[in-house]
Amino acid sequence: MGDTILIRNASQLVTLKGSSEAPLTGQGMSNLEIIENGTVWIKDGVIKAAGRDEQIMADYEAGNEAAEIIDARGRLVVPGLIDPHTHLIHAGSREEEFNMRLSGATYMDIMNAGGGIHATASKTRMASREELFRKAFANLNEFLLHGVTTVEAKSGYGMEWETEKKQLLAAKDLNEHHPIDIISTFMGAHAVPADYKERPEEFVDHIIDYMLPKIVEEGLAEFNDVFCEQGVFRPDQARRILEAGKKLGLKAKIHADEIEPYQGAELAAELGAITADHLLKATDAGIKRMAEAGVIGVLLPGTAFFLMAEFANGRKMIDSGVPVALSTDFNPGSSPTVSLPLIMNLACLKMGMTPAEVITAVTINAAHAIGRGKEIGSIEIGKKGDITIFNVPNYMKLQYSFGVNHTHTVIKNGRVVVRERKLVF
Ligand SMILES: O=C(O)CC1=NCN=C1
Ligand SMILES: [Zn+2]
Repeated sequence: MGDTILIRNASQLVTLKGSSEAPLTGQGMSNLEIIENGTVWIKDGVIKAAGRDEQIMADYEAGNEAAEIIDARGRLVVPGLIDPHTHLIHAGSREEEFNMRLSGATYMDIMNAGGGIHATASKTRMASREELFRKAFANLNEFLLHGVTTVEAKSGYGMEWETEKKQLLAAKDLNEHHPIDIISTFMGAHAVPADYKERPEEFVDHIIDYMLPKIVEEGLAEFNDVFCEQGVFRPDQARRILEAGKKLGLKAKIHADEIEPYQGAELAAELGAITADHLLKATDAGIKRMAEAGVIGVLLPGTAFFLMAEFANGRKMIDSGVPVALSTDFNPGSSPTVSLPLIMNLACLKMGMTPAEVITAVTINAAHAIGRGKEIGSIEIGKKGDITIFNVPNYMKLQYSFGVNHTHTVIKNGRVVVRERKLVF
């Protein structure tokens, strides 16, 4: 087909118009700017117009360009979904640890015994760049089939330079060869590797003095992330690493208050991090500080579900003025799922979010969480032609009818990449 697509007569066309400057907060997270019987006109990969069908078609028919027409009658049309927090690039899997946790072992018990992140790291160190690429490519196909058109991908399964670099190069390769856009984050501070176990401060220094400058020199990542957690990196160590990254131009992200309350939210606010992620154990003071500093809270209910832990209080965060985004946290240890639609349902049932807020959290707020609020995350003139069509008539049914993948058709950069639930790229 040519370079013009018309997606016509959507029962609900969710545009989120007017949200490109800053993430939506509070009541704003419910303003989806829906057009009933809406039509989107995409030309050369970019959104040219969006509005009521008769209005768009009058303009379109005044010209004489051929177009592929996609009939969206009875279907929901939203901006392509965005997953702002994944550990996509990794080798192996950890189902045996799942069994251990079902028998009572905790995530940290397993990690402290040399499993967990360390288990994945040893497999990732042995895997080639091509093997990492192939495994992640297959998982990106599944993300696409679930309506996701952009993902963030972290390193962090090396905790030594060669493997950290190898993961980020694999992410670059995927960005070039898969339709999904990949946004890269360096996470050398995912855990303290065994050979630095007795001298963790030296590992922190190694990240700051050696790895971070090379990340920037070689253009391997836009963000710098730290697992700030009891038994992993203390807040003072996380501060050193994130401040060093900021000095080099890397925006800060932080795995905060995931397992124990550890002042991660407060640190994110202090540093002006773009996001604080997890927040299952964030304090009221930390949430308040995040709202004041405009830090986006990226919530990962799949991890709480899989770790059999309490869920982050999304309701309180939204009511406190924190902009909230959602993510799968796709990784082999604490959230081995690519189903962002399941995350959306959990956000309603377990974190007190409304179906409307959830749509905002997986589109424009997720876009802002990876610094792409002006390019993606809403259906507005000039933005990328990234669109997901769901086989439900309205956005509420998407979260209501759970455990089913309702994705029907996906368009990435103005090209159909999933047609009636099948990959077509
Ligand atoms: O366990 C993993 O592989 C990923 C993870 N990092 C911090 N929490 C979970
Ligand atoms: Zn994570």
